[in-house]
Amino acid sequence: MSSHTLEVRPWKTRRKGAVSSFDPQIVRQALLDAFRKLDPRWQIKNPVMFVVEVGSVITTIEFVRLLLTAPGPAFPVTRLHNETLFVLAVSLWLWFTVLFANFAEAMAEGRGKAQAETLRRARTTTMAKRLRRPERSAPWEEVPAPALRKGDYVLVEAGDVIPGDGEVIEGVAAVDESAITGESAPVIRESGGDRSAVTGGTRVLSDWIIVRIGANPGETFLDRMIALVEGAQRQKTPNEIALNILLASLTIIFLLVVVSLEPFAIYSGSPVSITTLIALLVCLIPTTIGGLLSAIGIAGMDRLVQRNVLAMSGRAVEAAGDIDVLLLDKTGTITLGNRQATRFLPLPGIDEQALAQAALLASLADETPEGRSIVALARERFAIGEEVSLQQQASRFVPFSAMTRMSGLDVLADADGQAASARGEEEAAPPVRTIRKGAAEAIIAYVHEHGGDNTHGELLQRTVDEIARAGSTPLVVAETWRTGQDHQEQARVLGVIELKDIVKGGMRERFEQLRRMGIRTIMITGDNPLTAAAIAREAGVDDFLAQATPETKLKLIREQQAGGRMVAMTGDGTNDAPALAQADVGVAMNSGTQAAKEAANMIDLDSNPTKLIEIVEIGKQLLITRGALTTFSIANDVAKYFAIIPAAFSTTYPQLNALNIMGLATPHSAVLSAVIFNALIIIALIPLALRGVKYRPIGAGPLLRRNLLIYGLGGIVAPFVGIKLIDLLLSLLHLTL
Ligand SMILES: Nc1ncnc2c1ncn2[C@@H]1O[C@H](COP(=O)(O)OP(=O)(O)OP(=O)(O)O)[C@@H](O)[C@H]1O
Ligand SMILES: [K+]
Ligand SMILES: [Mg+2]
Repeated sequence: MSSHTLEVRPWKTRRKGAVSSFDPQIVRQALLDAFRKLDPRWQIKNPVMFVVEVGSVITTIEFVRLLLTAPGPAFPVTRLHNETLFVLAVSLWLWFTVLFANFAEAMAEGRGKAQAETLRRARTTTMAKRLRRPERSAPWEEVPAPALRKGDYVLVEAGDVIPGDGEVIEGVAAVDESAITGESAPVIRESGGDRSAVTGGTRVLSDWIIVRIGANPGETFLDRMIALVEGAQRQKTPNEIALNILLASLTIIFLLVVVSLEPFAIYSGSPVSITTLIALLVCLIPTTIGGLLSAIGIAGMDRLVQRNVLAMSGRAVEAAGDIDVLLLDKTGTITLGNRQATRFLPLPGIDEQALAQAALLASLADETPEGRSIVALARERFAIGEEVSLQQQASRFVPFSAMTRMSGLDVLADADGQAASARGEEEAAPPVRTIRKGAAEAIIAYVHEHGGDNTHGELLQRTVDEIARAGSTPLVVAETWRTGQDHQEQARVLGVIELKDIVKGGMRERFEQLRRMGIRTIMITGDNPLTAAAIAREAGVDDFLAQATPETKLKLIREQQAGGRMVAMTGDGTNDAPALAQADVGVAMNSGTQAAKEAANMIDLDSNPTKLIEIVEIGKQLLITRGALTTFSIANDVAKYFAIIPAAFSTTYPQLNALNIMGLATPHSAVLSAVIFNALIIIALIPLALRGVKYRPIGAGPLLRRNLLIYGLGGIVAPFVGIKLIDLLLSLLHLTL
């Protein structure tokens, strides 16, 4: 079965059927949520906005007090005392400030909540065919999917919905994963290899598979995805916590400053009203970034979801913004991962059919794509029928492992069927014949160990190198047997199998793009150096590491990290899992094994290794946006200082009037204009917080200068203009208080 056309996809950047952030439905819901989030138990998590809310409450109480103690009839409003109206206006705008910040956060959460709804619908309760034994022929009973537990075996046939997450242990099938990925093209899921993971809620389109359930109800991928897009599991990242501490400290400092101003004012005989003091405090504390910080983080996660990447933590998203090195697994990540046997190349004196037959025997129980393709090729080329099967011989399959780089078969009994185990011996007798296939070095070493010599060593090496140089993987086949009275062990190499793989399209351009972003790409593979070099050249990576074991992959990452570099790793195999866990950003292909997906902190639903470009861009965008808005927020204070201080203390210290460079109408109007600007700027910046500041690959230095110029200078200038305009508008409307 060829899955080539199914697995490669163009560099799709947006999730199909995605909802826009500014969908009227989302806006309506966010407005409601903004009020719901006024709950102080919620606000306390954000110290800056909590202070504003406390200010809103105090000014509201102050307004009511003035209303009750005011001389004469309180209504109509036009007759209200100037001071009362001023307090009402400030109080209202302080409430708006809190509501606007809540609205920003609710908007950021909105799209995820809408998506979670769609996903919930995908989680319909299906019926499962639970097998008694993990065999196709075993009897099965129908049970509801939620009744399945980890370790159960289910049969899923064409047309069935896969009832839970798990691993294919037998069979190959085309699966429609659109319920999860939004992508309608089917994907191949098969046992043994690195494409064995299936997700509950997806549908089998053809053939059948047996799945070992790997997650209990409530802990499935879909459950995790729903919690994730809903933001239910969102934890503050260390960076966010640090920034929050900074903002809280600034808040406390300004609180102390504002409070300590009052005794002086009282001393000089003209105390400043509590409302003005609160307005002053709110304007000086960093409400802009305080109000938008959490929205920026949520929006970053959401942007990843829109690109079909699930980040398990906000920390991983931030780390992605700082990546220096990207390690990629070769097979299945850079290549299509469907290594297919194409040729049998016997050594002199060996019949090609004998080689094919040995390779077939060594692969009958090998559930990897490589193993299956060898069986298929041998049967096809030499019309070897079902008569050659493992049932005829007492034998033991030796599965492939990344450590040994071999797989094969031990034949335990002679033709007369006198199996060692059948004789009831405790210690198993040595096998009468063994067949091994695997990496050249591993097999040559195996032959030596078992008393064979490398008769055609030179020719073998040439054949192996030739295959490798073309970017294919050579698998050497060898056998051992026993002869004579003393059962002397003999061993010899039979020949070579060529396994072909194809580099995914468009790789070179994408790696070039990563290079421009300052990221080095290194391919790591268990394959031999020649194959690795050929594929590395073709794909255009900067460097490669060949003959890697899970340990050396891990070691490479640790070395890079020790050198102060941030490392990202993409992979799909069980042997990639330790490395995925160690990397700062570990991206598992959704098509990959359960182990890889559990170890990684991101999963790419499109299984596209160069998705890291988007991931890095989103990470950088998140960091830049947060930096830019923090700069803007703090720069704002300068202008507010000039607007409020002279106005607030003009009666206390008439000399301060020299500072009234903005020429604002009245002290009340100055204070109110500053409060209004302070609230409106949050609303104005919501689109930027949600969309993010655009990232340009121009290097860290120029980028910082550019952003300081825009957001630093802009942050100083904008409030001067804004506050003056609001003040003019208030005068025009005769609202001068
Ligand atoms: N089914 C198999 N039976 C025997 N040998 C195998 C089998 N599959 C792979 N090998 C050999 O083991 C080597 C390492 O395996 P593999 O390529 O899967 O490692 P890896 O670390 O996952 O690298 P990659 O990045 O290529 O996935 C291969 O180059 C090949 O020589
Ligand atoms: K402020
Ligand atoms: Mg692999």
